[in-house]
Amino acid sequence: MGPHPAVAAIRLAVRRVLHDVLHDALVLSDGRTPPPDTTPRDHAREGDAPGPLVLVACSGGADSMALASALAFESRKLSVRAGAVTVDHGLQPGSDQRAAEVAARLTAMGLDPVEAVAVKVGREGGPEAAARDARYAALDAAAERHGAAAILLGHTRDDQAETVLLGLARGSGTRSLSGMAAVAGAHGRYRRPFLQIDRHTARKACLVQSLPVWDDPHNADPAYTRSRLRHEGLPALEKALGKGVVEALARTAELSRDDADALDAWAAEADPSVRDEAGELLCGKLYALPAAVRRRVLRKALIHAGSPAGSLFARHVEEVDRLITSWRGQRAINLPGRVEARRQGGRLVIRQS
Ligand SMILES: Nc1ncnc2c1ncn2[C@@H]1O[C@H](COP(=O)(O)OP(=O)(O)OP(=O)(O)O)[C@@H](O)[C@H]1O
Repeated sequence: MGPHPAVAAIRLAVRRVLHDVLHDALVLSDGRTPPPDTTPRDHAREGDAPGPLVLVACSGGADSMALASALAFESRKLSVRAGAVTVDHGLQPGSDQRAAEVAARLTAMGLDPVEAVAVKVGREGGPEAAARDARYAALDAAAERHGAAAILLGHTRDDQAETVLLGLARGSGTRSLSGMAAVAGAHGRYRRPFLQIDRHTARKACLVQSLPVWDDPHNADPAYTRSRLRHEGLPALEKALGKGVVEALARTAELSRDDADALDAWAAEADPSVRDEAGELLCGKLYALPAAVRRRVLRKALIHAGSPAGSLFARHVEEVDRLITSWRGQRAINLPGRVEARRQGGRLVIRQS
């Protein structure tokens, strides 16, 4: 008898990502592109190297425990080493002990190395954002320490749907609506194998494999927007629009990502043609671009001048856009990072003070 369908689904999702990691590692290591029909088993035969290390970022919650179990299983069949990192944010009493327990479970699964890393969470941007920043810094550092080729994250299709809804509620453009990428970070280090797996499947996989899971109390705390969305917003939407809404939102993310990528490429190509010899932006040429492309050129110019990407919102870019499109309006505006955009003659001059 084969594995339970939920277990089969999570293993398949992880196997696909491990194949990608192996493929990328082979291309990176010798600059050759393997023939398209090369299988990871062929990779294993190519030499005696132990294979790339893949780490799973595991909170001890159902999604990342399911992910860890699938990584442990699949890595045994491929030439991949598998380890894990669990981060203790130190936000609840006894969190260090819980991190140690999670680490022990991961070790028992056969993962090696397994690290429990304690981080200091600052206050900047709110507790959720601060914990996330500290977590990614710790995961990056662990990957460097161990020379890991990839770090797997347990974000599911439900997380993706929530991210799209949060973007919609903010009035975001296609880039934000594209949600979380399956491959992200420097050199594509972060991978999200579960973006097509729903939360219910991950939980079921833990249940049938008797994996103990820890439910983060924050996930149920109505003080957090995401938690309200998860427990009230999405169920209400499913009731009104049908069960397929999560899948549909995840699909919106994929389609939006393709659109956003195409627009980014268009903007990169248009950029040199809207500048004079000194590199200043020309209002007339910018005006002739489609608005979505123009706003991308402007956003990139603002970041280049010193506006931090994380503080630069759609409304800032729209204000700069109005300097070009409404000739009788304001001539200059101040932006995050002490950057000023000023319409001067037919040029848009962007400088940091
Ligand atoms: N403390 C942590 N240590 C290591 N990785 C973490 C930690 N918290 C989150 N992650 C990683 O980030 C992913 C997303 O976490 P998040 O808390 O947003 O979602 P979640 O649905 O609660 O996931 P999970 O059920 O795995 O906790 C997790 O699946 C895991 O891969």
